[in-house]
Amino acid sequence: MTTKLAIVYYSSYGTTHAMAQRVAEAAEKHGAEVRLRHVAETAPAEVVEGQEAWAAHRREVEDQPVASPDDLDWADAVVFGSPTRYGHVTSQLQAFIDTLGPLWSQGRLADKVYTAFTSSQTKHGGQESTLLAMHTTFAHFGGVIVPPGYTDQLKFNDGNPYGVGKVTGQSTDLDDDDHAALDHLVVRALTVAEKLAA
Ligand SMILES: Cc1cc2nc3c(=O)[nH]c(=O)nc-3n(C[C@H](O)[C@H](O)[C@H](O)COP(=O)(O)O)c2cc1C
Repeated sequence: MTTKLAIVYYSSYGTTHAMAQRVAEAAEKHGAEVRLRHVAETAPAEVVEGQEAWAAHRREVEDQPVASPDDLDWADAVVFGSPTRYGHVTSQLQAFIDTLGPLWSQGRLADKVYTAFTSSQTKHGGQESTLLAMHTTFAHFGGVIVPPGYTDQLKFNDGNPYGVGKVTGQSTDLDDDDHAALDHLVVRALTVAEKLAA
């Protein structure tokens, strides 16, 4: 059976978008059927247009599919991605999560595999609290939360057992450690989903 994976993410400036794309590539390489979906922008247009990098990213994704609750209903495994905002999940991803009440009330978000990634500018800027906030949501879904832990030696490079976190600093480009951690995150989630389905 082919595992169905939904990657649902938000990105203002493109870092989390690049992470989501890498997760999608790794999942497809592993053999999964993938839906890569960004959530709708909720910030006022004048705020977005006021920052060229933000506006440029909106133009980049405007033709790409927007997440809907059906994407989670469809999926066997789900990856959420959100930049860290004041140590927390973005309001854009949270707004999408808040549309999931009907599925939640029918128990249709339960028994799927869930995992998460984030990006922040600084090393101690709240990646863990952002990832754990997403885990809290997964718990409410009745999801099977699959953190990476230190289940591979490569996790000692990125040092984040809760998910994957990119520290951008001055460079938003993903490096080899980021790629390795993202590949490991999604392959592990898919492997657990395959075991659950067996
Ligand atoms: C409103 C706002 C709040 C932010 N809060 C944090 C924060 O708490 N800690 C941190 O390290 N970076 C913070 N950042 C920086 C972003 O997390 C960082 O630039 C992230 O990589 C952006 O992801 P994106 O390129 O996908 O939009 C914040 C940025 C904005 C615009």
